[in-house]
Amino acid sequence: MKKQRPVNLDLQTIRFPVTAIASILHRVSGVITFVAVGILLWLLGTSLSSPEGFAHAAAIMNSFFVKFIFWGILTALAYHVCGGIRHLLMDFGVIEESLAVGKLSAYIAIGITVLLSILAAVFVA
Ligand code: HEM
Repeated sequence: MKKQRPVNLDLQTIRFPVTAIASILHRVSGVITFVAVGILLWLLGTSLSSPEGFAHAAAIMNSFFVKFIFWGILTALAYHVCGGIRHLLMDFGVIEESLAVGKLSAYIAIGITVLLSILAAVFVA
């Protein structure tokens, strides 16, 4: 093996292909969704505990900051489901596991997520 192989650790010049971005986003959105489940279950529990609990949960949801977090959670979930369906379609052999189809399906998953994210913003506002 060559001892002096070219190494590029300058993150500003590294360009990720869309498939790499789709993969990283899928992991990040999975972790965000995992953390979100705890927050959302707590909010659901509070809202169902009593009429005062419901009013408290509704008051929490009124803040712009919380709405923004909620929009982020919905966007992460949307991407995770789109990316997940893309993975499952490839795993079950419905779509081809080639570079061209991988790139196209990554663009489609990201594109659908952008649309769902806009819908989520309208829903949350
Ligand atoms: C509460 C809901 C969910 C949580 C917390 C969650 C979380 C995660 C996490 C943390 C990973 C690992 C990502 C990685 O290490 O790269 C993962 C992978 C995966 N998730 Fe989810 N997920 C959820 C719902 C879903 C749904 C609804 C789908 C179906 C569309 C889905 C499809 C997948 C698939 C196919 C993988 C494997 C991807 C691979 O092979 O790299 N997930 N999920």
